[in-house]
Amino acid sequence: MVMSEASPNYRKYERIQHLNTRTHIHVDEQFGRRFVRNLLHAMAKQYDVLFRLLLLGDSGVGKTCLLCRLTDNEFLSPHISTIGVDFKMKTIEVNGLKVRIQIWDTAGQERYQTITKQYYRRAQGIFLVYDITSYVSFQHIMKWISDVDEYAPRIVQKFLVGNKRDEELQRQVTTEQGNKLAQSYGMDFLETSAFTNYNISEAFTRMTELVLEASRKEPDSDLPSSNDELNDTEPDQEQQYSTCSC
Ligand SMILES: Nc1nc2c(ncn2[C@@H]2O[C@H](COP(=O)(O)OP(=O)(O)OP(=O)(O)O)[C@@H](O)[C@H]2O)c(=O)[nH]1
Repeated sequence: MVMSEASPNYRKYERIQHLNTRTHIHVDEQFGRRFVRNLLHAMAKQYDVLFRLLLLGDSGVGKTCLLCRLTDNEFLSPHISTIGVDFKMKTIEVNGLKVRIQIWDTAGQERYQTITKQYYRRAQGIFLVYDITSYVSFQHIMKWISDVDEYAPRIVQKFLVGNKRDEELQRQVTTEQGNKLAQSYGMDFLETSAFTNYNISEAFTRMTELVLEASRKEPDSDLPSSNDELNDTEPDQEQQYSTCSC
């Protein structure tokens, strides 16, 4: 059909075309937004459960290196002290469940302890790390445990880690001593090496199993669920520093 540009029908046709185009854009935008939202949701839901774990222990025992070995399979030699707290994420599969863990690396230095203690209360599992070449760091584990008992939730899972197992010649703490201390507090225990990647994934997997077991035993406790959203900046954005040296 040929239409004159002057005819009222032509103007109507033009208007319909215009509306159609706008409607398409509108529908496409809506579809796009819904698509992106669904995609993000699906991506966000690539796990069944979320956990928060914490690494505690004296400065220099290797907490940051343990974390970097787990998440990035990296080892960095110079000791760059963590300032305040830092965290990394990792998804692991345990007993057929995809578990997303947020792991907080805390500064071992005394001066940051007011900040780091604020992070204890939201943890489901806490690693107490000492250095097998430093008897002092092992003795300090008792002090770290009493802090955990004071500030962390009752149900928190504790796990003792003796790091730097590769430094056998410098060893000051025997495996037996580590085992005994762990037993006396009812904790699991592993010696690790961030340097040689020894027992790292084993420690995190075992800790995840312990948290899962605890959540099954006490389903009403303040343990994570798949609906629990992790806030990357908690507990207070202003008090968080990024320090991971790896
Ligand atoms: N030989 C050996 N050295 C390690 C190992 N893990 C860490 N180190 C070294 O120990 C030093 C301290 O490591 P970090 O991971 O920074 O220690 P940290 O506990 O995070 O220290 P703060 O952040 O000060 O609390 C670094 O020089 C590391 O290279 C290990 O398994 N074996």
